[in-house]
Amino acid sequence: MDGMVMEEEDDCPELVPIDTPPGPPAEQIPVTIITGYLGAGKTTLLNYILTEQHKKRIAVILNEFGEGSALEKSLAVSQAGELYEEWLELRNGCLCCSVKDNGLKAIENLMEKKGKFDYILLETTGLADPGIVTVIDAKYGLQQLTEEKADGLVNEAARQIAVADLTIINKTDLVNEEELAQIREAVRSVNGLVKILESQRSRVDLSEVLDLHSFDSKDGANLAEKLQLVKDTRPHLDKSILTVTFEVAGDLSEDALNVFIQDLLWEKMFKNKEGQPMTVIRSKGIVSFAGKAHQVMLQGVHELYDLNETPQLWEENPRINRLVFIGRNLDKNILQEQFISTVLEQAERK
Ligand SMILES: Nc1nc2c(ncn2[C@@H]2O[C@H](COP(=O)(O)OP(=O)(O)OP(=O)(O)O)[C@@H](O)[C@H]2O)c(=O)[nH]1
Ligand SMILES: [Zn+2]
Repeated sequence: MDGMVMEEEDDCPELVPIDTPPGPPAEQIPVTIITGYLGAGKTTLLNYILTEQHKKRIAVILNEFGEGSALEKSLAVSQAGELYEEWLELRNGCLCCSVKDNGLKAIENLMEKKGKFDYILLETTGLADPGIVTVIDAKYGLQQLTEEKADGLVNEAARQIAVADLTIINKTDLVNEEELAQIREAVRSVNGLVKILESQRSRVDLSEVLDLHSFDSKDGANLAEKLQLVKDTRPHLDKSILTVTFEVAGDLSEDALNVFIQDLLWEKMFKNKEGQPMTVIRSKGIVSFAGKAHQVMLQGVHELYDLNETPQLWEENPRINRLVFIGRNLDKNILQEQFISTVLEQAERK
């Protein structure tokens, strides 16, 4: 990703042009965001990472006001003045700080202060950003997912699962096999693509958490394999969030694809059969552009998206575009028909 934008709930974020500084590109450091409902085990996971020997240099940022309202947050910030508190160096190569509010600013300060890290971990909510881990409470997760929200609002727990690259169902000690199977099924029904781990005290294989590479175009081959396994999901608990996926053979027009994605993500132009606008929370895909030998990867979180060429050469013939959208009011057939009629190169359309 070449830009990050803060976002409040479902408001459309302001898109800000990114000025690229002169000189060689700065080395990119993977950022993993740990999110999840109140008390699910995010801090437990961060503490586990801070104490476990992993031989990686990691910066951890704890957001004290992660779940508060924007108003509460700004009050807290203006009262405290300082953006972040003290830095704590830990023996296993971790550096830890406590953020008052703006996570992105903290990352910038961190880069200036300490230079190079292998990873940055951030506990927060509401950021549109690479590499998202969602911790779910095995005991209360189902209840949180079924909570009815006022008209038009997406259930927060469902939204956190929809955006995740990895979910950790934590506190498995508190449930029996049957309850565990129920929450697993509920998570899968929201997000047909996400990896699901189970844990007690958030103790998971850290290589799974630290090496997500979800927005890394080097990982194109891996995503292409994953996309082939994705299945459509049926709305289950939160009545509207679900995953749709489709495959279309042929080459795409790059311009037409941008128009399609922007109509979908920004203009909310597509409606389902009931006339409700489709809202996409997460998009992923591997697509083929005419004349390009390499696969191109689509990654999107809410209204932000990127199209990046991957090192992966096309081997299939014909080339198969694979797309996955997670969101609400999605109608697979309408999306797929629109895609075929507007994005596929003329010669392919029949
Ligand atoms: N029984 C049980 N309790 C757990 C487990 N993991 C964490 N807890 C407890 O759950 C509580 C909340 O854990 P935290 O790690 O603070 O959760 P959090 O997501 O950071 O919470 P907030 O920051 O308040 O949203 C603590 O009392 C933990 O000790 C687990 O696997 N089993
Ligand atoms: Zn916490």
